[in-house]
Amino acid sequence: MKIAIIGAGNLGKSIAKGLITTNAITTLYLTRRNVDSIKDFEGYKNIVLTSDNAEAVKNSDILIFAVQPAHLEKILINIKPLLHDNHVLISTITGFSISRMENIIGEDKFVIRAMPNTAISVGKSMTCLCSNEKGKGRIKIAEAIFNRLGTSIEIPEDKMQAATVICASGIAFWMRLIRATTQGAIQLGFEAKEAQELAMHTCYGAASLLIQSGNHPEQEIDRVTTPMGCTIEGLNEMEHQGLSSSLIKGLITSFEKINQIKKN
Ligand SMILES: NC(=O)C1=CN([C@@H]2O[C@H](COP(=O)(O)OP(=O)(O)OC[C@H]3O[C@@H](n4cnc5c(N)ncnc54)[C@H](OP(=O)(O)O)[C@@H]3O)[C@@H](O)[C@H]2O)C=CC1
Ligand SMILES: O=C(O)[C@@H]1CCC=N1
Repeated sequence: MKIAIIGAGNLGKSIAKGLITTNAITTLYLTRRNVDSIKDFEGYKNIVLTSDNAEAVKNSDILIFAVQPAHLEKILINIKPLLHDNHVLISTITGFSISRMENIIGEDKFVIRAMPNTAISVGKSMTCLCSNEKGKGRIKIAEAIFNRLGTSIEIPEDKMQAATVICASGIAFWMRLIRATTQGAIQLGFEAKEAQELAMHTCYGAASLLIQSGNHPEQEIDRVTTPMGCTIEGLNEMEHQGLSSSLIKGLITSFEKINQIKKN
């Protein structure tokens, strides 16, 4: 696959790492204005680093956009004359609708929106996908790319903002929970590094249990909570302090912020 990532910042670089690790590319163009800051990618075979978006577009079939929302419009206007019938445009941009893209480049292009997360760099992204009418004919290509780099599902476009909160911002939310667990473990006597190991792998184990069994979290919780034991005591205290409630409120606040950004 001849892929270009337009905007090799935090997410763009994560996608690039995932693509390189999984050997998913024939050529990979990485663009940004300050090319110096992607020098880490120099020396890889078939990877071109450039600040010239036009060069990347001309030499690629799949264009993955990972710039900040404020930059996309101008980039699309600039590359529009270079787009051909086979280009597949995949936008990871938060809050930038398909219809807004079509208003710039036309409805006759394959347009897909993808909402991955930074775990794509290690092949573990949960990615949500949707497309325009024409893009339905190429959604399988996007699925093939993102399934190599984790798991993907197709959703209606009106759920993309919610998917951003749960999957993309979700990485930060889960990191904070892992950090809090680490701090608790340190307070209980573990060295910092060891504490983080315990927190990370227990988190990984919990997620793996659900993924492999298909069970509801409460079924697994029931297996752990001994009557009058320490687990239920801890869980109930966490809920008295508002654990579930604060998480849900955080997710809703994050969602409201996206809708606010979208209006501006
Ligand atoms: N970070 C994340 O976890 C996720 C982000 N997203 C979305 O992905 C997008 C990128 O986010 P993120 O990676 O965090 O942002 P960053 O700011 O880290 O990356 C965006 C990059 O775009 C580059 N850029 C700006 N203008 C141009 C241009 N004209 N041509 C080429 N490159 C350009 C910038 O580099 P330079 O200044 O050198 O040009 C910058 O590195 C956003 O729209 C965000 O909503 C979606 C899911 C997850
Ligand atoms: O924080 C943000 O706005 C972007 C979108 C999801 C992840 N980063």
